[in-house]
Amino acid sequence: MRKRGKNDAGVPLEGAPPTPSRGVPLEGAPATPTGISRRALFGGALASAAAGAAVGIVATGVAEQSAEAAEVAAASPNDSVVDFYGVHQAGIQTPPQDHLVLMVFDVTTASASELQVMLAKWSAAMAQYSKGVPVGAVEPDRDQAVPGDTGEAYGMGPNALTLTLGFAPSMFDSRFGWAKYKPAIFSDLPAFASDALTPEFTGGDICIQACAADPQVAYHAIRNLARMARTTATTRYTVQGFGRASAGQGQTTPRNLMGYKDGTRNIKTDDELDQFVWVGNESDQSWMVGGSYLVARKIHMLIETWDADYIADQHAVFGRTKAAGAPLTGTGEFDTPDFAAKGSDGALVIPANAHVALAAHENNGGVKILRRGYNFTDGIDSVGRLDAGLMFLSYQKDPAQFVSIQSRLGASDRLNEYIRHVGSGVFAVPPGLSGAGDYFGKALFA
Ligand SMILES: C=CC1=C(C)c2cc3[nH]c(cc4nc(cc5[nH]c(cc1n2)c(C)c5CCC(=O)O)C(CCC(=O)O)=C4C)c(C)c3C=C
Ligand SMILES: [Fe+2]
Repeated sequence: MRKRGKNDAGVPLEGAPPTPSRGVPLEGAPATPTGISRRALFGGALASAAAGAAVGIVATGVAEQSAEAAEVAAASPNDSVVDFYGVHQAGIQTPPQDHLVLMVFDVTTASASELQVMLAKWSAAMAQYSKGVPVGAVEPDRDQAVPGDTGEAYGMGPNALTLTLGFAPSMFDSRFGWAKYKPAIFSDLPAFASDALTPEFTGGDICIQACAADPQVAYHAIRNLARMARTTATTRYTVQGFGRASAGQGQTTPRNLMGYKDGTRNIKTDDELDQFVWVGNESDQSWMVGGSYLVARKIHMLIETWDADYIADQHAVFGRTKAAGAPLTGTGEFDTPDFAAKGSDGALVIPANAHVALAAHENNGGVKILRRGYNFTDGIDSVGRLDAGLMFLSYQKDPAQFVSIQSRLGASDRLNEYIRHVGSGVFAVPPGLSGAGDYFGKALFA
């Protein structure tokens, strides 16, 4: 993460082709004053050129607003910028920001070229949102013009916004010619014991994880990306998360809604990221090298039941203490748990079915995952119970890492009495983009 210098504000995308357009021609906009007809934009043979042009069009819309953006930058209350371009996508290794908006889309078009243009537009727009720059005019010059940008994050600054995109296994069916690019290790997750999945929060084609220091900045980016795609993709579900329930490098450990420190033994070092998170040359699909796989599980907590449980049992459920977050065999949060230690009664101090005993790499063939979850609440349910839980997100170089841990947890985790997995998705998260002109999925349209 770096602090934005004023020079960064409003900088147009490098390599953007010149165009006489004014503003950003969002889908459904009344006119396309860009010199590119809709037919040309979506014609199969010209799809790559159109995708390239779409990147330029979005970029040009930004270039024309550079003065406005500089003004925005000067007033920015939070200057933190996370670089959008790089070897890996931002929002994975990035120390978790405080807020999440996750949106999962169903692609509605059957046209590969329309999909390609959407991904190109999204990629260019994401780069700009990451810098706190609106895409399209918030207040257009012409009275009859529809604002390109919805405006609710205007002047708020980038707030360390990261936007991370992934493709579900369904994208590799027969629709877009991507079947040959499907990684051998990539398919829908298997059913697990104790699953209570609902179609409402399961599946989908593409996900975008927006994380930021400010919830409105994250929401604005997602809202405008959805708007940009409205003739090509619809929203399947969205989850707003808060109080990051995971810790990254150098961060204090936050608490989940059960009151426990969550993220103490998360992956934190570059070595661990290389070993467990980033896809390497072992992949059968070169387009995934530098990428990762995201597992998203919407997990409801039975909060009223949990809140009625006595503290010794709560400790036994996790295998840790509540206030300090220490393993039951230690006193400090970062003490190494001793899963073999027995008390004077001869029983294991950390029960074998405690959450951490089942999930720990020591008891799980050495497998680790990067957890990046968030607390969420959806208010109350139909019978007046608190509707809240953990939007569990994990990144791993192979979905099998999650599967091996969840197989154990689903079968015998003591925590299962208090939680329900109601949503599920797995997404191939490509590597980061190299710079302006590059876009998500580019290699898959070859
Ligand atoms: C399949 C992976 C996991 C799911 C699903 C999961 C759900 C879940 N976890 C908590 C709370 C805590 N988890 C903790 C540790 C922990 N959890 C997983 C994996 C999943 N959790 C792992 C790999 C670990 C690390 C285990 C270890 O090495 O010791 C902890 C303890 C603190 C910590 O190390 O982070 C808590 C607390 C909830 C509430 C939850 C579902 C709602
Ligand atoms: Fe956990």
